Amino acid sequence: MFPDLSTPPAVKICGITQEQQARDIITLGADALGINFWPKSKRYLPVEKAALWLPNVRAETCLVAVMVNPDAALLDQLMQEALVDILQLHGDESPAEVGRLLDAGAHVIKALQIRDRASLAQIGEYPCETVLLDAYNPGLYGGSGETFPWELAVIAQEEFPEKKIILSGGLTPANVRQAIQQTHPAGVDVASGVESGPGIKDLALVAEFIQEAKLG
Ligand SMILES: O=C(O)c1ccccc1NCC(=O)[C@H](O)[C@H](O)COP(=O)(O)O
Repeated sequence: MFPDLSTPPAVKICGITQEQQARDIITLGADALGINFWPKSKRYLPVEKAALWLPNVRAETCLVAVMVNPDAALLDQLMQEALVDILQLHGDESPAEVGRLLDAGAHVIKALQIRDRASLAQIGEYPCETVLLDAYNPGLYGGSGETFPWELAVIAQEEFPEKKIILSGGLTPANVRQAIQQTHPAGVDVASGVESGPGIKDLALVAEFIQEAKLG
């Protein structure tokens, strides 16, 4: 299921590692769930484990594979077994690689770590409709909990009105409503801000995050 990005903001909760938490978070109203297939992430879930339960929840929500420079075997498995709805790429994937995945029929979100205004130019280089703007952290590919400078999201939307922008980076129940009011994104995405431990979501925080986002 692909989230409705025309009635923003869609809410994506990232770094889900357990089927029951996935079910609970769907019930709380999340529009999309992110499963992290990057082995170095503290939210990593091996695809063999995820494949045991993703088909059980896929009809209920939009499932997003979060990856960093994925190899062909992982991409083939995800696409052939139709385990997820969207591929979200956080690594050094080139515009051409993204184009090839689109040509193969995949829905792709390119995640971009935005350092400054000049680095917004990357948005226009990628052929996918949706980009995720994340905090700049050269040591990590995502999930740092560091806040993205919201003013750059506003400029990004002005410069690339044809793109759908998902805002991420350091969002929490306490700041997501203000972030939405300031930036009007198509979606918001959170990992650290609703966690009780690595890969374990605090359902009270998730509920509060979704409620605040929907009020935004
Ligand atoms: O969450 C991770 O550990 C991660 C690692 C490597 C690449 C991407 C990762 N997460 C992707 C996400 O979509 C996060 O939700 C996004 O980066 C925001 O994270 P946070 O600032 O912790 O809310």
